[in-house]
Amino acid sequence: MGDVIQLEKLTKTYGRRRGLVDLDLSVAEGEVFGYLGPNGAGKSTTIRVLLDLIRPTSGRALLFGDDPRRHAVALHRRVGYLAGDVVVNPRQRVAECLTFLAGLRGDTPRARIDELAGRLELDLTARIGALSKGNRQKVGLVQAFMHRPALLILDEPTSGLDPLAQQTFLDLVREARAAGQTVFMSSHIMSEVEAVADRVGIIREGRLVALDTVARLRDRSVHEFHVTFSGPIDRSALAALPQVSDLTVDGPTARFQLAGTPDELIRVLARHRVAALRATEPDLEQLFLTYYQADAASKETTHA
Ligand SMILES: Nc1ncnc2c1ncn2[C@@H]1O[C@H](COP(=O)(O)OP(=O)(O)OP(=O)(O)O)[C@@H](O)[C@H]1O
Repeated sequence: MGDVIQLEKLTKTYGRRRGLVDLDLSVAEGEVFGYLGPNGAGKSTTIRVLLDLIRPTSGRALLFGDDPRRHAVALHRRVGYLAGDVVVNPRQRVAECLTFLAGLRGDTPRARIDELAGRLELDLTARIGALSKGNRQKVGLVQAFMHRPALLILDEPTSGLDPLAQQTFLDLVREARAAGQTVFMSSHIMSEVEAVADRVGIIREGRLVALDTVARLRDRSVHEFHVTFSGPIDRSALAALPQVSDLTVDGPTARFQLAGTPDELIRVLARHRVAALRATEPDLEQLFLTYYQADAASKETTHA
């Protein structure tokens, strides 16, 4: 399977402001890719270059192996795009707006619009201008998904959605993947990306700082352990393990963080009687906060 998205040394500057720096990234056909980063990291800039809404300063972006500037009309039929800020005519009714957009795309039966609106609990008879932010976002989602495009590019897709609609959105992404569609979604919320993405890229200050599968990121992140011993605790043996940090002992229970594999820990524990052991799922949110905090720290240094 080929790459649906290819970014090669993509750089975008806004005057003296840095948007993106030397970004290399590819997304394979059929993949769900989560593009994470804090506000201002460069997520929307990447998406706007992909859709040829802005031009790169240097480097290039390819969609389906082609320059997005060429064959733009044909390309846009194969792409479903949800913008960060959904811009639609406020005087239109929802159904009118969606059937108009469906007409531009071709190949979208009215039943598909009804199905998506029903699942997202979107009132097709409402005037767009009277919709709440969350309901406007649903209009954006329906128009992105309705023609079953080969590639979905979604900028902060769950922004403003209630938890139920967020779940419906995740179901739509899973269905898209099952149908072989490719999904590129930006977010600053790890948990929603973790629920559906195959791979995740983290962008910070216009640079890609992490790129891996969700499974491997989870392996690399820290586990929290609670071990309750039947006999005395061998604190020094635990503290000596290079993978163990933040060790605290409270009565018969030792609490600590474990980075990497538990192999050496298990060897140490096997020398003692262990009454209970609990390891909590690695918290990817924490991993991301580490990157975000690095972002804040570097900003403080720059401003100092
Ligand atoms: N039109 C513009 N003119 C000047 N600077 C811009 C412009 N658009 C974006 N930037 C700057 O480029 C950087 C990246 O912005 P971008 O909107 O791509 O980030 P983002 O990751 O999408 O953030 P958010 O989650 O806040 O939308 C920011 O520093 C932003 O201020």
